[in-house]
Amino acid sequence: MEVGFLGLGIMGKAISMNLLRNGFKVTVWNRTLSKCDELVAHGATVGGSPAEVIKKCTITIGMLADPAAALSVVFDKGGVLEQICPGKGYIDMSTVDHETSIKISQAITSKGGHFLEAPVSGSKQPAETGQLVILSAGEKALYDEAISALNVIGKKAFFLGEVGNGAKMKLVVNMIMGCMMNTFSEGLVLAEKSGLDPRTLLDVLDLGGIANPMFKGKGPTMLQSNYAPAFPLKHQQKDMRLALALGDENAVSMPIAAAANEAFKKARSLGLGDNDFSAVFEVVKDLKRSS
Ligand SMILES: NC(=O)C1=CN([C@@H]2O[C@H](COP(=O)(O)OP(=O)(O)OC[C@H]3O[C@@H](n4cnc5c(N)ncnc54)[C@H](OP(=O)(O)O)[C@@H]3O)[C@@H](O)[C@H]2O)C=CC1
Ligand SMILES: O=CC(=O)O
Repeated sequence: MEVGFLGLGIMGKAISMNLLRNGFKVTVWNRTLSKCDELVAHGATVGGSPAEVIKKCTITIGMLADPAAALSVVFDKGGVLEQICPGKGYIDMSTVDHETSIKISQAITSKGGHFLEAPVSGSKQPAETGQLVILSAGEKALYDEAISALNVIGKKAFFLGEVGNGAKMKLVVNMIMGCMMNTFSEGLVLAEKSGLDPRTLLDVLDLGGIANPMFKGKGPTMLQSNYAPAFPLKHQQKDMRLALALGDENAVSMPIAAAANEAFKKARSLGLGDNDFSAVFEVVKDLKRSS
């Protein structure tokens, strides 16, 4: 199957490489075109614009930074809308809010095209190894048509019904993850300040009922102040902001998420936005230092 791919950031590059490794023909496009070179070296071809990729491929996947980027790639000059038509499908894997997803869906289906939102849970390494959790919603026929690619990209693909449900599910998951990262950071600081070895805390956590891959994977690197980005902090803050907006819309009080969002915003203001989201640890350490 020939698959188009728009957006070769941390996730898009890893997913495209995985598709190539698994025998898919892939045509890629990225705003910064030089990022296509590595994919070309592994057998991909390049489209000069999102529209060119759509024209060439029956199914095209987008993996863009945020709602503004996801909308730009569809609606701007040379965008998806210029070539989408009956028989062609667009799958947006970007993490966006449900309003953005619905807007894209309506534009694409009004031109006879097919749309699936499919944000993913899991980071750089699961993307490289095809172990993502796919939260799709929209046209079931496109989900069925794309299932061989989705099965390579993820370890499980959920189909959640109408467009918007995938976006909402992803935001709920990442709201929880962002809160956990803040609490985890506070725990590491508390352990150290109260005379405990935080490395022993990691061992204790890993053996108990709240053990999880995030604590296990990020804990040791956080203790070394190593924040090489797998999931950029600016994207986690975007997800907190969008989740809080979903809370507003549904009158759900989320004081813990609101506090976590403030910590991520503070981290961004300190220039940590392009670091891994675990760099929020620096903000938590600072707060405890000054209190
Ligand atoms: N990293 C992770 O662990 C995970 C990320 N996600 C989500 O996946 C999406 C991508 O994340 P990730 O790959 O980490 O992000 P990156 O920041 O690494 O990549 C962002 C991509 O979006 C493109 N882009 C940004 N703005 C525009 C624009 N205005 N027009 C066109 N293209 C644009 C970038 O192009 P350029 O190269 O030109 O800047 C790049 O290809 C985000 O929505 C994120 O929340 C979901 C699960 C895990
Ligand atoms: O969106 C980030 C992730 O790890 O999932």
